[in-house]
This record gives sequence, structure tokens and C-alpha cells, in this order.
Amino acid sequence: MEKPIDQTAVIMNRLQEREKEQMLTMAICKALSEVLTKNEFHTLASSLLKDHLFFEEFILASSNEEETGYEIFYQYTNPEILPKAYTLKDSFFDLCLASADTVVFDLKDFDESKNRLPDYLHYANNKNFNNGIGICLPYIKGNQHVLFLFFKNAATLTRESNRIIRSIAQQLSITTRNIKLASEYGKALAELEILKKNFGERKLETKIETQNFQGLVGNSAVMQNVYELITQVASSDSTVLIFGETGTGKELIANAIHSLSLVSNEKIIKVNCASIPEHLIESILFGHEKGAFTGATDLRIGKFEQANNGTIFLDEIGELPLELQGKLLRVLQEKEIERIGGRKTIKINVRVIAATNKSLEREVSEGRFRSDLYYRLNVFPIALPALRNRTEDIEDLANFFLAKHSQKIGKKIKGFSKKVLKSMISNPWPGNVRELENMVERSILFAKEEVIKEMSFPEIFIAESSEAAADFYIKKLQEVEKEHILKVVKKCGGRISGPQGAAILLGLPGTTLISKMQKLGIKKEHFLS
Ligand SMILES: Nc1ncnc2c1ncn2[C@@H]1O[C@H](COP(=O)(O)OP(=O)(O)OP(=O)(O)O)[C@@H](O)[C@H]1O
Repeated sequence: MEKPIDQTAVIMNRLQEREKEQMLTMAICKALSEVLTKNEFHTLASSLLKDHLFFEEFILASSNEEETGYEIFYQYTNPEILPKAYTLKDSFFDLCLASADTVVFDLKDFDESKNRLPDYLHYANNKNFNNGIGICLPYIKGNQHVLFLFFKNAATLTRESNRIIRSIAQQLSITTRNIKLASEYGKALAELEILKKNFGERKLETKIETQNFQGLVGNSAVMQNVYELITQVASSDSTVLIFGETGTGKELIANAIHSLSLVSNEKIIKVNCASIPEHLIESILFGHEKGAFTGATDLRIGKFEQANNGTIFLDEIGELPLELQGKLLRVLQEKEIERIGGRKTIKINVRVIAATNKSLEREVSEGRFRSDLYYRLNVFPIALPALRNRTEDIEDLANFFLAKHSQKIGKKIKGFSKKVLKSMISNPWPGNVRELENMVERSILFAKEEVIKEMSFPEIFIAESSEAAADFYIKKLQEVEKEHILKVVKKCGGRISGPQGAAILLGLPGTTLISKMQKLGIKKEHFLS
């Protein structure tokens, strides 16, 4: 006789199993709730889920928000799969989506000739995963998800597995959404980082721009004073005389005055009195009529006429020959010019800005500059300080030139080492800002790292000056000047202009050096031998 079944024991057994099952689903839900990436999801699918659901293939498909299509969000056998779009109504996904129950299917039942089955079903079929289920996961704001599990044989899917899947379905939906949101958040964060970086760079550029006063860098007290003078004088039509050593920025000051003036929409015409051969200066300044002298084959409109209604900048005015100084004085007083060879006077309305790196007072006292012209020019003097007298501007200027030239050269240089900054600040900079700019440009060209760690300041000045001092009493100044220029030009291999040229070392514009060399009778054969 068969032993009667102990109903209580059976129920107890079931209860214990259910309890175990509940513990398991809670553990899976907890693990799922911590997942934020597809990689983490794959780890979980390969362990807890695979161990208890016994699938061969696990596919999570996700509809788009409009519910016109869907894509594979995760595939167990191919976790690296890139999202691929499928149409929603493929008689498979939409079937599962519409069903409240688990849809069980046998792949052999699908008539491939009738149905255009999605490729992952072909794939499952080819792998002999004959049976499968599709479960529409509970809807969580955003997308609809369907979970497909494939098995080699129908018996693998137990009631218990089905119950577990139903219990974790809600959490699966939430996890899928969490992964999507975390990925979007990551992308947004990366974009924000790029924007922040770009904004930072732009802020740096703006800083460089806003530090400038009309393109002039430097906020030292002396420069603030200069900016104030510029602002005061710009809107009048007063003549301005700018004093300052070579390379201190006199031309930039002239530009600033012009651009803040009432005639800023007119031209500023610039003349470097030192670089024009003496016999041409008059014709260049005032023009000539056709046939006025041998070689005057055409009419020339002089710089004063060209600058009419605007500004003329007479750089290195101290180099203007004496006989022309009188003519200039007349032009300034009478506001009219006469072209060489011309019979009529031409009225001109020009604002004059002159600049000099010489002491015009000394030039006057030594008879090389007319005192009346000096007083006529010296209406509103602006004295520009030498760079060594405003060392607090050196770092700003160096950084400004670094940004300017590294961009031009195409090298990403971040800054200067502390050592280089210190030596820049203590360097005497006889060529002033021009020399600093050239040194920075040169250092960028030679830089091998992102930070400039070396800057070789020309020692030539120290060596030369001691030698010059010894010779001072026995040689004329011109001779010393000639010898000094020759030595520097020789040292630069005959190069006059450019970053490796002698003009930089001498702190002069290339054109000024050439005209000085002509005046001193320095010829190519003297330094190329
Ligand atoms: N404050 C400044 N900010 C930015 N750049 C400057 C400044 N001062 C000078 N520079 C730069 O230094 C170089 C020399 O300036 P500039 O030609 O105006 O000097 P300068 O006094 O007229 O020289 P020179 O007497 O030899 O003609 C230029 O490249 C100029 O842009």
C-alpha cells in the first residue's frame, strides 16, 4: 500500500523553496539596481542570471520613444553589439509587446518565407537555440523593453525560471533605463568638460585682449599713466611727441592715439625718417611734380598729402636732415605744402605724431635739431619707459607674445619655467619690448617641451660694452658704433633682419640698421669676408 503523502511536509517544502526563490530574486534585483553600465550588466548576466535562468542567449530589445522601431540594447553572446534599428511591426517584437503573458515560441514554427524575421532570430536558429520566450517588461517612462531568452530545448525553461523572470522584470526595466541615463550623463559630462576647456581658453584669450589698452600690454603704474595721457590727447588735434628708447612701443602709441581720435576712420601714414635716404626724404614727405628733377618721371603724392584729414606718424624725427627741418616747421605752422617742382601750395589738414629715441634737447643743444621745430613738436610729450624700468610688465608681455607666436608657429607651448621668468625679469633688455618679443619667438622655435626652460640672452652686449668703454676716449663715437655694428653683424653671419639677425641683438628695426650701416659706410664685403 502506498504511503500517504504528508501534505504538511509538501507545503513546508514548497514554502521553503519559495522563500529561497524570493531570496534569490531579491539578490538579483539588488545586483541589478547597482548596475550602471553595459559592462556591469554583462558581468551580472554571465553570473547570477545565467546560473539561474539557464539561457543560451539573452537579448534585451528596446523600442524608440515613438514606438516605430526598436534596437537590440544588449545581447549576451555579443555584448559589444552596436545598436541596430529594426521596424517595430516585424510580427515578433510587436507580438511580445502586445502580450501581457510570456510568449513562448519554437523557432521551427516560424515560416521564414512568410515572415521577414529579424536577423537575431536567424542567428539563434543557426546556433540551434530552438526555443525561446519573449516578455514585455513593465513600462518605465521613455522606452518599452522586451526580454528574449533562447534555449536549446524547451524543457530548460522551468516554471521557477519563469517566476524569477517575472519578479525581476520591473527591476530589469529600471536597470536598462539607468544604463541609458548613465551613458547620456557621461556623454553630457564629457561635452561639458570640452566646453569648459574651450571656455577657459577663450577666457584666457579675452584676458589677453582685455589686459590690452589699444593693443598695448602692461599694467604697470607708468604704463597706466601713459594710457591716461593717450586718452587725454587723442580727441584733440594737438601734435604729440613720443620719447622712448628703441622698441618701447612708440609706434603702438601712435596707433592708439590715431584709433582713439576723431579721425580714426581716416588713414594714419607712417614715415621712418631714419630709413629713407637723405636725398629722397623731401620728395617722399612732400611729393614732386613730374619732371621736377632727373628721375622724376611721374608725379608723386607725398606722405603729407596722403595723410590729409588723417594722421601722419613721423618716426625717428631726430634723424631728419637740418635743411628739411625748416620745411617741416613751415608745413606745421602754415598747414600747407608745396610739391618739389610744383608752383602751387596745397592746403593740408593733418594731425602730426612724431617719435624719437634720441634726446631732442641734446640734439638741439648740439645744433643738430632746430629748436623752433623742437618746440613746435613738443606740444604734448609722452615719455615711454624702458622695459627695465617696468619689470612688473615683463611676465604679461612675455605671455602675450608666447600666445601670439606659438599660435602663429603652430606649437603648443604652455608657459615659461620659473627660472626663465626670473632671468627675463632681471635682464636689462636694451632692445626693450621688441627684443623681448623676438627672444620669446626664438625660444618657441627652439623649444622641445611644452614649457620654455631655456632662454639664451645675448651676452654680446656685456662683452662689447666693456671693450667699447676701454676704447671710448680714443675713438670717435661713430667709429665705436661702426665697429660694434660690424661685430654683431659678423656674429649673425651677415644676417640683418629676422629672428637670427643683428637688428634684434642691437635692438633696432631692420630698416633702421640698414640705413645706419649705409650712413656709417658699412658694406657687405666688410662683414662677409
Ligand atoms: N606695450 C606693448 N604691448 C605689446 N606689444 C608691444 C608693446 N610695446 C611694444 N610692443 C611690440 O614691440 C615691437 C616694437 O614696438 P614699436 O615698433 O612700437 O617700438 P618703437 O618704440 O616704435 O621702436 P623704434 O624706436 O625702434 O621704432 C612691436 O612688435 C610692438 O608690437
